[in-house]
Amino acid sequence: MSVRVVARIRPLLEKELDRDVIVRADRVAEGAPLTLVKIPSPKNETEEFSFAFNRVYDQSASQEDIFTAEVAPHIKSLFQGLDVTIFAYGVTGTGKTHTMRGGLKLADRGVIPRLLSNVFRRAKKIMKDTEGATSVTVALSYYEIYNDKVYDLLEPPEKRTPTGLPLREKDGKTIVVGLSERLCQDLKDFERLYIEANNNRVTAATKLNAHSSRSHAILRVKVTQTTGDAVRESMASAIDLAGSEDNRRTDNGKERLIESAAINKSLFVLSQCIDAISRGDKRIPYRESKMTRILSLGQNNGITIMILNLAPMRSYHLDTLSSLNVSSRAKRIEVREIENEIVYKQPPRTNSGLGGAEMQRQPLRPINSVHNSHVGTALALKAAEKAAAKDKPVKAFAVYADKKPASVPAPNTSQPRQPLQPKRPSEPVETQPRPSKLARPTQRSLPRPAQQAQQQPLKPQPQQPTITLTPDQIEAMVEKKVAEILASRVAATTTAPDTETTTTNATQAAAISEEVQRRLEALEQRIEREVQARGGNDGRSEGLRLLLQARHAKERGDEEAALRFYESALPFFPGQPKLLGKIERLRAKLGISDSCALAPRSPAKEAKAAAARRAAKRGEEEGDDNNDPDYDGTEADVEDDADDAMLSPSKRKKKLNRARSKARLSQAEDEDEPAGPPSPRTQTLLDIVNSRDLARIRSLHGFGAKRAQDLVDILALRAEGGDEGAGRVGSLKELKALPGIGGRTVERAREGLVVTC
Ligand SMILES: Nc1ncnc2c1ncn2[C@@H]1O[C@H](COP(=O)(O)OP(=O)(O)OP(=O)(O)O)[C@@H](O)[C@H]1O
Repeated sequence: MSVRVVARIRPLLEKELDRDVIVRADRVAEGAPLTLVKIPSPKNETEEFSFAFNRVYDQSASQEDIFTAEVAPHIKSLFQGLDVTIFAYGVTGTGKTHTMRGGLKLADRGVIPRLLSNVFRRAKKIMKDTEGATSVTVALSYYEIYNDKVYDLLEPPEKRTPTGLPLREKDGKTIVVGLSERLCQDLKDFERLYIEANNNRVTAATKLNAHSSRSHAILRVKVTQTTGDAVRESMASAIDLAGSEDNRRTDNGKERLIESAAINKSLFVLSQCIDAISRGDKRIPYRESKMTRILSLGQNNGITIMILNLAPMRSYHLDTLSSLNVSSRAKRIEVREIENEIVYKQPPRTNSGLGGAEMQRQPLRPINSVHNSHVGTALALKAAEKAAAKDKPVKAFAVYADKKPASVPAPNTSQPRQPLQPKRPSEPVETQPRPSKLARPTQRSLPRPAQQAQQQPLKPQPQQPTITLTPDQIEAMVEKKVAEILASRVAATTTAPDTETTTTNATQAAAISEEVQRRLEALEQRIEREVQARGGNDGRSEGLRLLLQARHAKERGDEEAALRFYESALPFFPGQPKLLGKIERLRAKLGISDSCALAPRSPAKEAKAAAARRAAKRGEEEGDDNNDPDYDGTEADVEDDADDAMLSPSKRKKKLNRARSKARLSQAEDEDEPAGPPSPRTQTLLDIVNSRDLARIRSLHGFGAKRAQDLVDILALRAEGGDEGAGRVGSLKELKALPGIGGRTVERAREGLVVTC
């Protein structure tokens, strides 16, 4: 995927004074385009910070300038099957809505109406050029995410339920259940719907005594092109994000604090996703907030444009710096674009029990190179062979391979990749080898649709061959794959693998890496469920988790990672002096000036650090497995799990029973804690915990050294947070909600106590 990050500085509004302007656009050299934002240090006015973007627009930029340069070039790609996502990010009052929606006058119209106007125009042209052989439909959905709940903006506010619309996974995609979708014939149709929906947004916000800018507004435009049996679908998403300012500093009301926590969390996850994409991580934490999850950020094919809106005024100084920090990190994201494939209405795909005939998009696959797939999966295949040699195919299940069409030449793996050419003349040619931007031995390497149509007629997929593997073999592959993947990326840039072997194994490699990806997805879902079960919506607990990770990184001696974690935790503890002190000290130690975000590491260094991170994470997951917190105990969880589709009936049944018994246990747990004073056993447990005595906590049943140390650290951190009694745990429920603890651990510890009355 490709992410382009641009900044737009808005002009002064009435009553704003020239002398208060502190933000300016600049260029790296005379004659070069504007790509820098400069802003003085809040501590020392003579020192100036500089942030680089793909492009910077100053006060003179018009709505048309932005659209023509940043969005219009991608409309063609949208019709070629790429998804296009446009975010407006920034502090309240910096011009996000102006940029996205704009005013009523023609010249003032923002990105969204211009986008729709272009989409309708192109749709008409296609239908005309093909003399009706291709039909194009445009369907809209429009919703907002407020306090991490999803509300349909195409429906009147009276129809809203307190919990909002639920999300569900279907065919590897996240869908909003019950979200309406309206077909739109033309621009007038769109404008009518859009105005009505925006009124719904304002009315709903007023009812809650809130402001509509406290929610993220997401407009999705689905373009469906049908030619005979071939259907191509792509999606343009335009997002007006909630203000990114530090709301806790400006407004302390209870409702506003809840809003702030939700906004901070989703923006934080957004920045984490962007960071992860920029590092070339395989696993993007997109599931951790509803917004990134619905957009499948980092998973969706195509192009993402992030517009950072800035106000030039001094009164926005700190907030401007913080949003500059987040967005300039996003600029390092590499370019990789993949079209959605054409799907066929007839005949249905019968090859995969996992995707199903109604699957409309490409399944999720790792963005692997042939090199990577080869290196990673060669190990995996070895593991499979080894396991097969042990002759235990009893619980076998099938992994389906995507077969490459014969006419597509195998990617040339004997040549190192050339640096990508810039997408625009204004961009510098990339000279660094980019480890994660790699060709894959799947249909994604196919030429774009227009060329494809010339080269070969569209044909239904042939019946796919299968490779049979046992769950143990797959498990072994996942383990190996995770450990090897980054190292193989680096190796791929220096070693040319054996072309012949690669070609021979390409089909198997694709199938296996798909399976590996699915397993990683399942793991991610587990983690998410665990986080939710522990009150994952609480920004504070997320912050604590990050502080813990920072400490672990420090212990490993990875101070750069520690700094990243501390910085990531900062939005959850804004202005916390100790945390700021730690960040400052680490920055000084690492020789990083305040002006810049951490520089990207070299691929080798990054690979090493990421491997360590993953190993640590795997360790945590393994540790947690002892407590088996994978499911929150509902049958739906078990049935939803993608893995289950591949389990044998007896294993499925076992899993279901396990989940049922957990559900009973968790119900019992809840019942165990009546409203009155805690039982002697519970009180003893709480006393031990609140003693923060490592030895006593370690003596608790089910608490190992690491968990005990984490608990002590969390309580210490909470105490440092300063609230009265923040370092004490008052109830079992509170204890269970602490990051890294979990309900089953608490119950075990409690049950393991001998209480003498
Ligand atoms: N480029 C611009 N040219 C002229 N006026 C602008 C521009 N950008 C923003 N404004 C004006 O600045 C004010 C604030 O802009 P806007 O409401 O779009 O900010 P916002 O970031 O969307 O705020 P919120 O988060 O509260 O929705 C509006 O009056 C808008 O018309």
